[in-house]
Amino acid sequence: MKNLYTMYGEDMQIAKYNASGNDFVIFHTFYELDRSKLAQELCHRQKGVGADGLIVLLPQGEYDFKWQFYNSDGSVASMCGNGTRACAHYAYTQGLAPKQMRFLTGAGVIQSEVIGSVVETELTTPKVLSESFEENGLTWHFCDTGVPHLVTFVEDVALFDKMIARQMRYKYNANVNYAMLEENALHVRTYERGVEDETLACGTGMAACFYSAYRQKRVGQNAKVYPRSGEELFMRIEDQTLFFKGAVQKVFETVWEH
Ligand SMILES: N[C@H](CCC[C@H](N)C(=O)O)C(=O)O
Repeated sequence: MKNLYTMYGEDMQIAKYNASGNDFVIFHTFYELDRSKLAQELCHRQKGVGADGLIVLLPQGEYDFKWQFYNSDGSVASMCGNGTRACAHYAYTQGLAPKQMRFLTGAGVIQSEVIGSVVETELTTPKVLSESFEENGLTWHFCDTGVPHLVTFVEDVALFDKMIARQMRYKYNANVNYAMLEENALHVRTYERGVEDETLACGTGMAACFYSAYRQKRVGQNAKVYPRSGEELFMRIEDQTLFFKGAVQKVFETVWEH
């Protein structure tokens, strides 16, 4: 019988997940430790498993669990939309939580529901962080969908400029998104803080683009969203609450001997 939680010091049973191109290493344990260095080690694309982030699930009294979330550079982030979808599927399939679960993140309580290989997450209440403003010849919208995001709408996401994105990321300490609107659909490219590069998908980034478009009445309450990976995800808003749905994939499980 596998230990429900991996005892500290033993070799760790870890899982690799892909959530629309945003990928994660996930494991569960009793022990809350600073895992910043472990995150860098596990997320390293050549020397480790390779991932955009590390998610560690821990026991939590009131909720199904709580998590630690680290970006691949070892920095801690309060939320990760795609990470909630991946860890909900992991928690359910590992018998750590029911299909409908509530867990504690750095941004507050998150609710997720597992429906086969699809997971829907209710995100934290979005917050506008500043008036829209002009910079680098673009109009920027600044909001928080669990973590801070800058959003600019362009004619074509091919106009995504990594140099400008990186400059805006450091100046505002935020993730940076370029979005293109189609008939009730958004194409999004994201430069992710803590990965320090463009990722193939960013959940809170897609939510920030959808929320910014909704506030400008450029999309309805439901929209399809396509990140750089091209996978199809669904965003909707109800009473100022954002819901984010899409498929996740457990790529493999292994033992990490450390
Ligand atoms: N890089 C983000 C955290 C991960 C967000 C992203 N992977 C998502 O799916 O929301 C930050 O440091 O603010």
